[in-house]
Amino acid sequence: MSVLDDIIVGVRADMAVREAAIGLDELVDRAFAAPEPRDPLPGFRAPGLSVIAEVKRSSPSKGALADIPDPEELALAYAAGGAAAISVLTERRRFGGSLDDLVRIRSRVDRPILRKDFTVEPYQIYEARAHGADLVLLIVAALDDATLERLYTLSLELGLTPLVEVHTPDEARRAAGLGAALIGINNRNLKTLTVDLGMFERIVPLVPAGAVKVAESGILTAGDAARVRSAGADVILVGEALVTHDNPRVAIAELIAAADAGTR
Ligand SMILES: O=P(O)(O)OC[C@@H](O)[C@@H](O)c1c[nH]c2ccccc12
Repeated sequence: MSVLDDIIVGVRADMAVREAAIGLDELVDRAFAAPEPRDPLPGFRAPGLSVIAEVKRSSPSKGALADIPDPEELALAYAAGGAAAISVLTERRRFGGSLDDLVRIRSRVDRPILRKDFTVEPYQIYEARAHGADLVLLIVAALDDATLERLYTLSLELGLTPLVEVHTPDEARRAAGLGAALIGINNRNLKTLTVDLGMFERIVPLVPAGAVKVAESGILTAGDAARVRSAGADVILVGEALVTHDNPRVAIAELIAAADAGTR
C-alpha cells in the first residue's frame, strides 16, 4: 500500500466516527447556513506571486514540525505578511490537524481558507463548507474519474473553489478535462514522499493557460520561490518553511519579494 492509500484508510475511519455523530442531512443544512464563501481567484490572479500559507503541525515525511498551540495567531501572522489565502491541514493522524483549527482560523482571519485534507467523499465537502472553508483540495491521484467529477461539481455547487492537485502528466490532463480554474502541481509525490521542484517545471506546460497555477511543496527558500515563479507559478503553497520559521510574517514577505525581483 502506498503512503497515500494508507493515509486514506485512516481518513475514512475518522470520518465514520464524525458521521455517526453528525449525519449527512444535518451537515448539508449546516453547509447552507454557513457564512458566504470567499472567492480566492481574484487575489490569485492579481499581479505578483501569491502565497497560500499553510498551518501544519507534522507530516508523514518530516514528522513533528511545530506545536502551533494558537493556530489563529499563526494565520494572523501569515495574513499580515501578505498571504493571499490560508491552508489548514485538517487531517489528524499524520498531520496533527482538526476541523477546530479551521473554525478558529476562519473566525479571525479575513482571507479565503483552504480545507487541506484527503477528500474522498461528498460528506467531507459539506463538512468543509459547514466549518467555513472557502476552498477544498481534490487530489487527483486519490480519485477515480467519476468521483473526481462528482466532488468537483459538488464543490462548485456549494460555492467552494476546488484546488485540483496533480503530480503526473496524466493527472494534469484529467484536471484540465474538468475545466478546473485552480490547478496545483505537487512537487512531493504522495506515494513515495520524495520532493523535486523540477516536477512543477515539467508538468506546468500541460496545464491550460487560463488556469491559475499553484506550485505546492518543497519551497523552502527565496531561491525556490523565484525558481517556480519563473517557471510560471501564479501561487505557491508553503507549509514547512513557514511553520518552522521564527517570524512567519517576515518569511512570507521575503518569499514574495524574491519571486517578484526574479521575474522583473
Ligand atoms: O510543507 P511544504 O513542503 O511547504 O508543503 C506544503 C503543501 O504543499 C503540502 O503540505 C501538501 C501539498 N499537497 C498535499 C496533500 C496532502 C497533504 C499535504 C499536502
